[in-house]
Amino acid sequence: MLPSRLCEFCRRLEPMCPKTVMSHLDRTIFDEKKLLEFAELGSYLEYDLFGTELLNYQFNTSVDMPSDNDRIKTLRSLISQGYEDRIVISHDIHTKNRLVKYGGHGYSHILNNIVPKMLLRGISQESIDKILLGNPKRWLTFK
Ligand SMILES: CC[C@H](C)[C@H](NC(C)=O)C(=O)O
Repeated sequence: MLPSRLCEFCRRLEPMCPKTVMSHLDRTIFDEKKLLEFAELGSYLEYDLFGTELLNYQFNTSVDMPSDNDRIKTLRSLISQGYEDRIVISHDIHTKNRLVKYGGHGYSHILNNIVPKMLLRGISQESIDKILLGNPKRWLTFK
């Protein structure tokens, strides 16, 4: 189901939609206009494949998996469009080769590598704190 159709469905469950998160946007919506149209629906925007840099995405060969640098550029664009309060990020470590024990970047990749690069590319510490702390806290707080 297209992300926009899914989110429209969630909108009909009104109390849910502000808590809706669309995961794997990294490998789902590439067109900036379509991404902004989706962001307008109000879902959290999850870029959860940091550290996944693939030549061939095994589940859909028509997808060219973005790099971490591509992800950072997309986040910077979403922030410039006013969506910093809706972004959440993570690693989605789904294979053991990405674990430190097996020579991978491990669960500190975002803190050790991505945050410094975000700052280098002009994303403010305030925005980063929202993305890493404030947004997940708000999203995961159920009253
Ligand atoms: C490279 C696959 C992605 C990590 C992701 N898989 C899971 C299990 O989350 C996907 O794109 O489906």
